[in-house]
Amino acid sequence: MAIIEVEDVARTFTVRRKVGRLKRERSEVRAVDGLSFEVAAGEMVGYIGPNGAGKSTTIKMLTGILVPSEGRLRVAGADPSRERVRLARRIGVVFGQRTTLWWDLPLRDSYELARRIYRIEDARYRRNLDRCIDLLELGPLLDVPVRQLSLGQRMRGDIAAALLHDPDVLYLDEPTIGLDVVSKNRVREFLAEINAESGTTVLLTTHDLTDIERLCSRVMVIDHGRVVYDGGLEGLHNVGGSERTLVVDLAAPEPDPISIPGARVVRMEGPRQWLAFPATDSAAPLVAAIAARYPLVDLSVKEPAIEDVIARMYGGGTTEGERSLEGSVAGA
Ligand SMILES: Nc1ncnc2c1ncn2[C@@H]1O[C@H](COP(=O)(O)OP(=O)(O)OP(=O)(O)O)[C@@H](O)[C@H]1O
Repeated sequence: MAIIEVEDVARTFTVRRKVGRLKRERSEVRAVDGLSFEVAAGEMVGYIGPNGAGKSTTIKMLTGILVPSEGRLRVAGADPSRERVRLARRIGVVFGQRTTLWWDLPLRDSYELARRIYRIEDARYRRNLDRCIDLLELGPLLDVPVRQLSLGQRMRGDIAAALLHDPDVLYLDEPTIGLDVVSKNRVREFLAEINAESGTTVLLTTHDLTDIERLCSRVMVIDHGRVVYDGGLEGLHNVGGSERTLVVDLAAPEPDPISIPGARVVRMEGPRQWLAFPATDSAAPLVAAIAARYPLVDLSVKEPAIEDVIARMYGGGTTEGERSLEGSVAGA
């Protein structure tokens, strides 16, 4: 059953631009434009796209902070902007760039305030807080004022605050931004556990594709305010026209790039050559063709990096292979 429904939603902003010294011109930005998707209860969906694609605007509309200019939104059966107060009990939000905690208060007091605002009954509050303290290792931080916490500690504190009232839907806007690898992993493990244990629906916006790889079986790519891809991570490779790489170790360095149909050399280093070929093609005929003409020692196939796939989708992105070619064959 769909817990988030977005149907033909558009959101327009009017912006005023200075033209010359005195004149100002009004223009319209369509931040979201004909957006439609559904998220089923319990799903964990990655929501990604380039800067300015409309991700934050979508989340703000789903929380009720922004009213859509056109279209229909439902979250847990409610219209977010019209039933904002009722919906607040059903959703949790974490904006990585801002905190919802009280800057001068210790974490513990921020949580106590959340308990009162949401009128969370004692047993439930205790259970949820204990779970967050345990999984997010918040114990030693509870009495520290929020302004004294590191970014990673503050983020863990924010995530806990968003979950104390047991929301059905959790929106995460860049929850790992600026965190070190250890903190990122801790946050990811926690989110996976919350989703698995409580069935919390999660909509995750991030620029760190490892978040998506680790957490989401479904990813929506948004560009210019519209969904341009909706499916599994593997399927992105087909849409993005991405390439796999065959890494070939020859018995001795060859003076020229290996020449076989269906693949092209993107990098050469001593006896090793890297050949790019369409991710949807099989590597077997290429391996056979190389083995028939060159003395082979070893080979392996490298899957495309998801960053490269996305860069191709957005257009104008160079792949790792292409960058390597610039630095090796072209520079040789
Ligand atoms: N309050 C606003 N007034 C005017 N324009 C806005 C406003 N909010 C967003 N926009 C514009 O709408 C478009 C989408 O912005 P949005 O913040 O939703 O993108 P985003 O995908 O979240 O980008 P980022 O990854 O950079 O955070 C951008 O062109 C942005 O400049």
